[in-house]
Amino acid sequence: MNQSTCISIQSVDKSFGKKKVLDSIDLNVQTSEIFGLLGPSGAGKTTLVRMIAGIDTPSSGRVTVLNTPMPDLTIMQRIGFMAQSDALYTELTARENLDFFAGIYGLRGSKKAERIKRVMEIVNLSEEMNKVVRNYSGGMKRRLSLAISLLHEPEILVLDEPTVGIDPILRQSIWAELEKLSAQGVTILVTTHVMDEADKCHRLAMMRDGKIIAIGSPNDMKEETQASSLEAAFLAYGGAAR
Ligand SMILES: Nc1ncnc2c1ncn2[C@@H]1O[C@H](COP(=O)(O)OP(=O)(O)OP(=O)(O)O)[C@@H](O)[C@H]1O
Repeated sequence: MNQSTCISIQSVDKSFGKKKVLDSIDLNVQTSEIFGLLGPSGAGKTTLVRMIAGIDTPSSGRVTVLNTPMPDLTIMQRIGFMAQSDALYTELTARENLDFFAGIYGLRGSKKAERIKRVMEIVNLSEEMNKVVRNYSGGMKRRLSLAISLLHEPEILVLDEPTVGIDPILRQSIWAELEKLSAQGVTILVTTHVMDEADKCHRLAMMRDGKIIAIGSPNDMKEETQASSLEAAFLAYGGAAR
């Protein structure tokens, strides 16, 4: 692992019962990189990011984050994790949800107020702060989950399909924010099905059936396969049509 490696996955396998869902995964994500995991449903993306976030463990192999074997509670505090299904208290308002999670991360007083204001601006929900989350749309809940993952200014963001259900304009502005965070040194790992989102990643791992079928920058992948789009490159590497 070199000095700027932030996340290292070495020979990781994962089985649920007899079913092997991750098979010999090797992957390094560099500090400050926006790294994408792209692949069809069931490829193993969520299983892999859960290990990086420290909430699941491999059957064999090593997952190391910030030079520390995972899971590790101290490192987990330095990660912002946005799961695929929203973990929100739907009977509370957005502000009450943010307040609760900010408390878990040890934010207090004016710093807490400032962070709550800022993350809600990022996801364009400032006007909806006092609404009960039960009355939020699916896309609004996704945005609130993203806001929560950003609250404690984590050095690493692990985002599982962060923009599902979010309209294209807001999706653009969220990506602009991710690019800003990356320029400030935040490492971002994002899973996606969406090709134009994958195109925005600095590097990608294409996954299928628990295996990585290609790793590289979107441009390198397109050049290597002489494909005009990332979707065509994915198919050329042996990905399934979706
Ligand atoms: N707890 C579990 N028990 C049994 N099988 C599981 C479990 N979690 C995941 N799987 C299986 O592992 C495989 C990979 O699932 P995973 O959710 O990681 O894929 P994914 O690429 O994230 O898919 P999606 O894009 O639909 O979220 C699937 O076949 C899934 O059914």
